[in-house]
Amino acid sequence: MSFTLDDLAAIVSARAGSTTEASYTKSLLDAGPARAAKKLGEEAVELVIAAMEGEPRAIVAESADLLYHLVVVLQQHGVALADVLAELERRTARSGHEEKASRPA
Ligand SMILES: N=c1c2ncn([C@@H]3O[C@H](COP(=O)(O)OP(=O)(O)OP(=O)(O)O)[C@@H](O)[C@H]3O)c2ncn1[C@@H]1O[C@H](COP(=O)(O)O)[C@@H](O)[C@H]1O
Repeated sequence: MSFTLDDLAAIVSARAGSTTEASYTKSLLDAGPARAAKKLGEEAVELVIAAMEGEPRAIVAESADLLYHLVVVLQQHGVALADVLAELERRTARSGHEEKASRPA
C-alpha cells in the first residue's frame, strides 16, 4: 500500500482546477468554505461515534472520510499539507521525540 495523503492532496488539487469532469470534490469546493467545513465537522462526529462503539472497520471508514474532507478544507484555504506536517514535526522536535519519530532510511 503506497497511497499517501500527498497523493490524495494532488487529486483534490487537480479536481479544484477541473472544468470538465463531474466531481464531488469540485462541487464541494464550489459550494464554499462553510459547506466543506460543515462536512468536516460531520465526519469528525461520525468518527467519534465509531470510536465510542469501538468497531475497527467503521473507524477505518470514518477516518478515511475525515482525512479526505480535511484535505478538501486545506485545499479550499490554500494551506499546504506540508505545512501541517511541518507543524507536527516542530512539535515532535520540541517534545524531544525526534529520534523515536524518525523513520528508518
Ligand atoms: N476520498 C474521497 C472521498 N471520501 C468520501 N467521499 C465522498 O464524500 C461524500 C460525502 O459522504 P457522506 O457519507 O457524508 O455522504 P452524503 O451524506 O450522501 O453526502 P452529503 O449529501 O452530505 O454531501 C460522498 O459522496 C463520498 O463519495 C469522497 N470523495 C472523493 N474522494 C477522493 O477524491 C477523489 C476525486 O473524487 P471526485 O471529486 O468525486 O472525482 C477520489 O478519487 C478519491 O480519491
